[in-house]
Amino acid sequence: MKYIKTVCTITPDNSVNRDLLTAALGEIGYDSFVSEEEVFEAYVQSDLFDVSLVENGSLDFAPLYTVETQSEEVPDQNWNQVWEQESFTEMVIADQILIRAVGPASDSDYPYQIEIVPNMSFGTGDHETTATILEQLIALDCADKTILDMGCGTGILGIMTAKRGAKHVDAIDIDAWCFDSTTQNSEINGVNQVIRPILGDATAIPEDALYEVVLANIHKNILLQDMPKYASVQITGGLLYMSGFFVEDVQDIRLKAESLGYVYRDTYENQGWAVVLLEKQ
Ligand SMILES: C[S@@+](CC[C@H](N)C(=O)[O-])C[C@H]1O[C@@H](n2cnc3c(N)ncnc32)[C@H](O)[C@@H]1O
Repeated sequence: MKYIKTVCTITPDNSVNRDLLTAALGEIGYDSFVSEEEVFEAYVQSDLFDVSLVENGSLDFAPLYTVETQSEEVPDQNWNQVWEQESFTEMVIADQILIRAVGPASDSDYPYQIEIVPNMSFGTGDHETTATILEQLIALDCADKTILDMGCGTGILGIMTAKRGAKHVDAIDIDAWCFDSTTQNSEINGVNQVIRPILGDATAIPEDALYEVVLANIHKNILLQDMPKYASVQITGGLLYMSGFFVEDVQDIRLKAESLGYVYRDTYENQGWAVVLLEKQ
């Protein structure tokens, strides 16, 4: 599958505007981002790319910022190399989880180590949403639990629950790269007996499934649309963690969840991004 790289010049360029632009690009199919120093690049599968949605000020967000773009097709292999070699080495979450690119083990005694080959997939832990959910998983009782990781990306969240003792994880993503990435990462981390990667959207959730924990780090519109499906496969007392939206979107997410029989438990904030925790009644 071919990808389009869109290089964005944001004026003014700051982290808030980059986050807003990331969310806007996510709405139109972009699934991977490189945000470093002077660089902001976004990647979309070429069959989802619509030039009219990115050029001639289409991405401007008045009065906050304007965006100039340059888009080009990128061969898969080159893009993988860029991602794996230049963008990701290792990072630590809450002094407990070391996430690192595959290679020689570093000399560390963190309780959890996760090796990740990103393979054009989101989920190395460096995004606030991933990091915040991982922090919550450190203390979550996963032992013998059945878990759904919706929008699994690299599989990182499901892998963490498996390392915390989960019995079974369905890891679902709409993107074939993520399916492959989750398959590969599950094997590398020795949890492929626990994790079942599934390609698809919420309609791919197995009909007879029942989950104690659902993790869904996607984005607001998908969550609002698919939450009824999550509710239908979640046991009473089960927990639903959702992210991929901003703090100002929490109320909309909460109201929808409450209408489906969830009770609001908490919101965890990180740089304007939110993770909401709900419990099924
Ligand atoms: C923000 S990333 C999250 C990745 C990983 N779970 C993490 O927390 O880092 C969102 C993922 O959701 C996937 N996705 C987007 N729309 C989806 C849908 N309707 N159903 C399932 N997955 C979807 C994307 O391909 C992407 O891998």
